[in-house]
Amino acid sequence: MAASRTRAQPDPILAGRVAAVLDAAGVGPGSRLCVALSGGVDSVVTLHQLAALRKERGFVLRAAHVDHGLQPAAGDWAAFCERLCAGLGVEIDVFPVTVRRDHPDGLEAAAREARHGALATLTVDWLVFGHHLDDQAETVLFRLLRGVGVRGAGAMAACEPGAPGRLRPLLEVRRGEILEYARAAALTWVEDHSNADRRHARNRLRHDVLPCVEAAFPQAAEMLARSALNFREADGLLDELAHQDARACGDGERFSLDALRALSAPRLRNLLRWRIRCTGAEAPARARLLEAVRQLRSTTTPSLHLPLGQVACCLHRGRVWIEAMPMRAHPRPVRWCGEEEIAWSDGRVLFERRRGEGLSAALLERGEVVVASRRGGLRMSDAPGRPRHSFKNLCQEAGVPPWWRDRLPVVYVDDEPVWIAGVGIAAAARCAPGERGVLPSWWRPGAPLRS
Ligand SMILES: Nc1ncnc2c1ncn2[C@@H]1O[C@H](COP(=O)(O)OP(=O)(O)OP(=O)(O)O)[C@@H](O)[C@H]1O
Repeated sequence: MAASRTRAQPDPILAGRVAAVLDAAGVGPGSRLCVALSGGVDSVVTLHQLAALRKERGFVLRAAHVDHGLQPAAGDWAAFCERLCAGLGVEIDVFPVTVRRDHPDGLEAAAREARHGALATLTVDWLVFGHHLDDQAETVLFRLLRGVGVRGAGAMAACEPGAPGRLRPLLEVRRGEILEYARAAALTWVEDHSNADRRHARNRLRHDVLPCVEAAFPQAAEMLARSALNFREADGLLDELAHQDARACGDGERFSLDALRALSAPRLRNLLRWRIRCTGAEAPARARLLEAVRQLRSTTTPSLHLPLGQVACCLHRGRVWIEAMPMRAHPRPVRWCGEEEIAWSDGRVLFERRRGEGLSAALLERGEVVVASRRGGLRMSDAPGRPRHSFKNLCQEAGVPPWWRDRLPVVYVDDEPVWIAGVGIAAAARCAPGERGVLPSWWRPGAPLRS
């Protein structure tokens, strides 16, 4: 490894491509950019290019290296990145991470997850990656060979807005061009020898499959990258359609079953996929989604709870929505001592102070207040003069879906139920107009329940 050049030199062709991506992202004075610096040639060239442009454009540039600690040379890479950045006058953060060895998708996926987790903690506007056109072509082919849909085949975007957003300024540049530039500019970088390991399917694709394809189709990489752009465009249109359908079938989050049934099956699947993505969950397996849509279209039962990976598609009384899965089993009872909120299952119970609303604060202050799951034989009267009803009846009346019932938080005062999430407040515990009150509510991902 030779000493790195310390002055960044712009290259007109590369610089033009990088500038186009910065323009598309609206990078200007004061924008905060951080290069995800592995120490490999791609991210080293990315860093050099940006270092050369930062003065003229006025953005703030820094770098971050994630030390996966997986290879004996990992510490050397971090040291190399630190020296490189010092030479360029760029601040760098090095993140040592612990990579899960038991990740279901393998060590590479675990490393990626740990890396992205560490990079996501940076307070910047844009994370900048060194992905190039050959990476894009490989990603498209790799994903198509795994049977992805339009979204997956869209692979990576040069500019992905977000918090932070992601930029890939070299996405239209061939690997060979990057190497050529790096050599001509006498840059130094580290080689990751695991990239040559043919035990990884991705590396076999890179070293064995793509060269054969390119021998027969010389423009294969460019064409695969172009297909990615077409797929991305189609994916954008599918999102627009889902958005329109979401508004036409409900309030954007909860939909009418009848309206959903008027959609074709592929269109309904598109809507559910979009909605699942909005919750931040991963796309479900196709077979599960097909089955969920089949059941939604044909069911005669009032309630359905259809697991779709990290989320479930729920039907209750003609309304359909997506909510987080799995709901954790109910925890042990929790004593309430006036806190504004307490953790409950996979959400929390909030206690808001209100005047003339909610539970009587005086009553709560007099007794022992406990938040617990429903106890056997629970009965409560939710309106003055009404007899006490069983928990099941109260839930049915309030439209609480059956799969929530065992996990609903219930507030007890001296063992008497006074509030059931989603059902309401016991008539005898309600605060009078003008009196100090406490209004509980239960929040869990996708399902806020006020009394
Ligand atoms: N250890 C690291 N620290 C910081 N950035 C890294 C590291 N490894 C990779 N990167 C960034 O990710 C880019 C792509 O790296 P690589 O091709 O090895 O990963 P990938 O797994 O294919 O990509 P991705 O992480 O986006 O799925 C690099 O050019 C670099 O910007």
